[in-house]
Amino acid sequence: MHTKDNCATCPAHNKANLVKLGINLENVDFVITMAGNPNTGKSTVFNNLTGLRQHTGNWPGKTVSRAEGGFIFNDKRYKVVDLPGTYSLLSTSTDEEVARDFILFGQPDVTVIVVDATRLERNLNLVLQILELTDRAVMCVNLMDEAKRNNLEIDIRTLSKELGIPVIPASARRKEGMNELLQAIEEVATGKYLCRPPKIKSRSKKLKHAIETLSVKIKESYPRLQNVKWVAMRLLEGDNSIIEAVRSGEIGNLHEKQLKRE
Ligand SMILES: Nc1nc2c(ncn2[C@@H]2O[C@H](COP(=O)(O)OP(=O)(O)OP(=O)(O)O)[C@@H](O)[C@H]2O)c(=O)[nH]1
Ligand SMILES: [Mg+2]
Repeated sequence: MHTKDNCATCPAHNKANLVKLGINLENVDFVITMAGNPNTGKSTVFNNLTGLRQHTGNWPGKTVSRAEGGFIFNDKRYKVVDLPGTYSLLSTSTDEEVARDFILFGQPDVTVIVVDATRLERNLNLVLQILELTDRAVMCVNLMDEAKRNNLEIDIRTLSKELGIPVIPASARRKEGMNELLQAIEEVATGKYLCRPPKIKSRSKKLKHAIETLSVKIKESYPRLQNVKWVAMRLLEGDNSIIEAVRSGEIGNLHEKQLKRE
């Protein structure tokens, strides 16, 4: 027999707390985004949460521009932004730039990083790049069914401890793990879970000084720009797309463009 308390924590009860809103994006409380390498199941998760039908299929590069949808979970309204897959924030193909720009300048409340459980090591490169930028992220280890089929064991607890963020195993195609993912998103969005991702500490004094000096100058020209240190690093490395964006002033527009919240 179930007591009332048991009932409130069982998955069947919690499922009822998700209301898929499709393209209804009015008065949102939080903006979240689906980021990750190509073909990891981002759009499948997006569809599960919003009830929309973004194109999915078993080859990389299907999502080529931003898609937006909404849902309500535990009475809070969320906007979800589905992004094209990207291997790195340093990539420069057009669809990868769409992803990079939103992750960097869109100020999502939570970045959900969807990774492929069978290609975890390769996927962690982007995860660590994103964690250099934001303290509010959740990692969804998707395709767990495939991992199990291949007898891969994934130590979810240790991953979560080392990355300092919630890590949720899922099989999005079977709609498994979605409720746990929603709970984790809610905890990070509301500040109940404080993420503590590791930061690179090995930069030399000289490099730190150069980044600081350049950051001050960038901030003078673009006071509202986010992730100024990341931009400064790219300028120092000679990243052509960022140099051009700063030179032309496009970097300011990039930021404004991402911030439009319906
Ligand atoms: N076996 C298995 N397949 C999955 C799972 N989740 C998604 N897929 C499949 O993986 C393929 C890629 O899924 P998508 O949702 O299109 O992936 P994506 O990350 O949006 O891909 P891009 O937009 O191209 O970057 C599709 O064939 C999905 O049906 C899962 O949990 N298990
Ligand atoms: Mg997609």
